[in-house]
Amino acid sequence: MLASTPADDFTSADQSAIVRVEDLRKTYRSGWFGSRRLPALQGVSLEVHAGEVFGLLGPNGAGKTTLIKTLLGIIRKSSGSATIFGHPVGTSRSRARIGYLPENLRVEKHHTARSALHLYGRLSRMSSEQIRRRTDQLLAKVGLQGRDRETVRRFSKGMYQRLGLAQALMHDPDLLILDEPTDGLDPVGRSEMRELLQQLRSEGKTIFLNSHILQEVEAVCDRVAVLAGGTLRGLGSIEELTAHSGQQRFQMQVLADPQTALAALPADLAEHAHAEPQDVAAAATACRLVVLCSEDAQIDASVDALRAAGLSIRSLQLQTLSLEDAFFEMVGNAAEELR
Ligand SMILES: Nc1ncnc2c1ncn2[C@@H]1O[C@H](COP(=O)(O)OP(=O)(O)OP(=O)(O)O)[C@@H](O)[C@H]1O
Repeated sequence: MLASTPADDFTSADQSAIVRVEDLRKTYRSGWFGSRRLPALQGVSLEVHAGEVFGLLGPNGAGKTTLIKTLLGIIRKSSGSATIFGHPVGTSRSRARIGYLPENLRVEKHHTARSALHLYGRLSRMSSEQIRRRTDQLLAKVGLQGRDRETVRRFSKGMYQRLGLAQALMHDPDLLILDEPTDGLDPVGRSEMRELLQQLRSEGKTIFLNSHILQEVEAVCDRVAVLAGGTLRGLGSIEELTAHSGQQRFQMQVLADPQTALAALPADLAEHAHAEPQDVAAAATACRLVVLCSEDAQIDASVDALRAAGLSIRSLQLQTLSLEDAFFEMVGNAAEELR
């Protein structure tokens, strides 16, 4: 369970806000005498509540790493406020309760899982006895028991990431900040990591997850912040984000190649549509055409336009908006840079 928190440990009225960010701004300076300014965060405000898995989503250059590094106290904000457990970021009291798994954790190849955890325990000023007990617990938790005396050079990427999670948990932090924890993992590795995150959530840990894998965020996060160009474009549960725009999505099978089908749509709808080739029986050319719209009349308009262009529609289905649809709506052109 989450360690009980003394009431006076929070500076704010909302006891459940573990991370609080208000109007946070960060401008990088470069060039001669810092003459070039790059605003990476432009007034971001959000809260992460106790026990939730909070996802941070955004295309490349959105400001995600800048936000995480600010929370960890690695870089200094330009203005605004950011606190963790009520303590300003960068202070030893805020850092003490964070476990961090960086995007590219590097463990020296000669280490075993056990010796690496020993080192991280030492860095957290734990006693040898505490380290031994905690190491045994964590190796079991992340499924590395029995492999703890092998050097990490023999580890798969999945084992390596699970070791990374164990090091983040070494000092039993209340808040975990995980930067792309499943990057480079195969489907099995991803699913193992997802199960571990769910287990940690059930133990009461608060998890701040930076991931560019939309499906993963959709599967594990209670709430999500969508960042693009240093500003927050959306914040809420998956249901809230997918419902926020009042958008719906419909899918058609059209007997035409993707370009022809897209070109036949009314211009305003083609902007929010995509198409991909589809195999159909017989020699016909077909595609799956997906269109986002905000009112039923637009479905009629699409059907009319496709028919007027002489194209046959084989099927039409209304679908629930996915996080991916909502994401692309929120970040607009910035999404083109999404990895
Ligand atoms: N040290 C720095 N000096 C100058 N500009 C920087 C620095 N670090 C980041 N930036 C710029 O700030 C903006 C935000 O970068 P940031 O790394 O926070 O984005 P990100 O969302 O993490 O992107 P990615 O998904 O590619 O890692 C980018 O335009 C980036 O080029």
